[in-house]
Amino acid sequence: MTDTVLRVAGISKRFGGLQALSDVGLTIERGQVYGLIGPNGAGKTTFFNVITGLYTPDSGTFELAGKPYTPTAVHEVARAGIARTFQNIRLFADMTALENVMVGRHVRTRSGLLGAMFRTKGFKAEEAAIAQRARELLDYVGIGRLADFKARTLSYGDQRRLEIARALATDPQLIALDEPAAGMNSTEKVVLRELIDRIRNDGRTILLIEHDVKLVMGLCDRVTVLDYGKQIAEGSPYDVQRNEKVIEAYLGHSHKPTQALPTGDAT
Ligand SMILES: Nc1ncnc2c1ncn2[C@@H]1O[C@H](COP(=O)(O)OP(=O)(O)OP(=O)(O)O)[C@@H](O)[C@H]1O
Repeated sequence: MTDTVLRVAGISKRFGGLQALSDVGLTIERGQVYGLIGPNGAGKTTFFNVITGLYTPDSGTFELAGKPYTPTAVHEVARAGIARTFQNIRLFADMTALENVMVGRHVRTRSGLLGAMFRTKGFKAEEAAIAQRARELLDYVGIGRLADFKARTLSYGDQRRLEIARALATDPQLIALDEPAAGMNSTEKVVLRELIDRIRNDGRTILLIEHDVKLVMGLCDRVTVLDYGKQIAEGSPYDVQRNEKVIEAYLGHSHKPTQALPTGDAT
């Protein structure tokens, strides 16, 4: 029996005269790493922004873990169970790594504002539990030693891992990673790949936008390819790499399958 985490269908989004997404749909099963690729301007980020409530779609249906959801507000989507990272890292630069992860965890807390203001017993116990969980997550992504450093002082690769820890802190049904390898060197990419693999092996479900096609092909169970807002292919990495439309989209003309797609330098 399959266990579907995300099912979206018929998503369209227009910006003025530009059709950024046309009738896009995909289904992600629990435990999959699902890749979304396509040339620059294909609509990948727009798709992420639509499913996470940053953009209102013109049409589309959305279902998370079998329940319909309406992606109208970012915090509602986070509460429903989708956590994301951003192409341009969005951390609280002057907060510590630990505090950044704790912020993510607050999506799931109960004490609320009054508890925080009056520092009730329940609030203090909850804060201690949140801090403990945040430390575990920092260890999990490999930056536990940096817990008390301000986010702005972390290296680029470590900031990206911190974003992933913060996303995991919300206990998401689906974690959406927007170009996690951007700006990483090849060593950092290897570490990232191991981390994504570990997250999957621990039962999480991941949606990934990534320009490094080699990384995508090595990691993903399924891949969707967008071009000019249209879904031109969906399938296993093996099939997608050999799809004529995909080869056209990337290279502008036919090529041998083995040379089909640009490869990054991840191993
Ligand atoms: N807020 C916006 N207003 C107007 N046009 C937009 C907006 N956001 C995206 N677009 C346009 O929609 C199209 C798809 O952009 P999008 O950023 O989704 O592509 P992408 O596949 O993520 O590209 P890249 O790989 O370069 O990040 C582009 O032509 C872009 O200029």
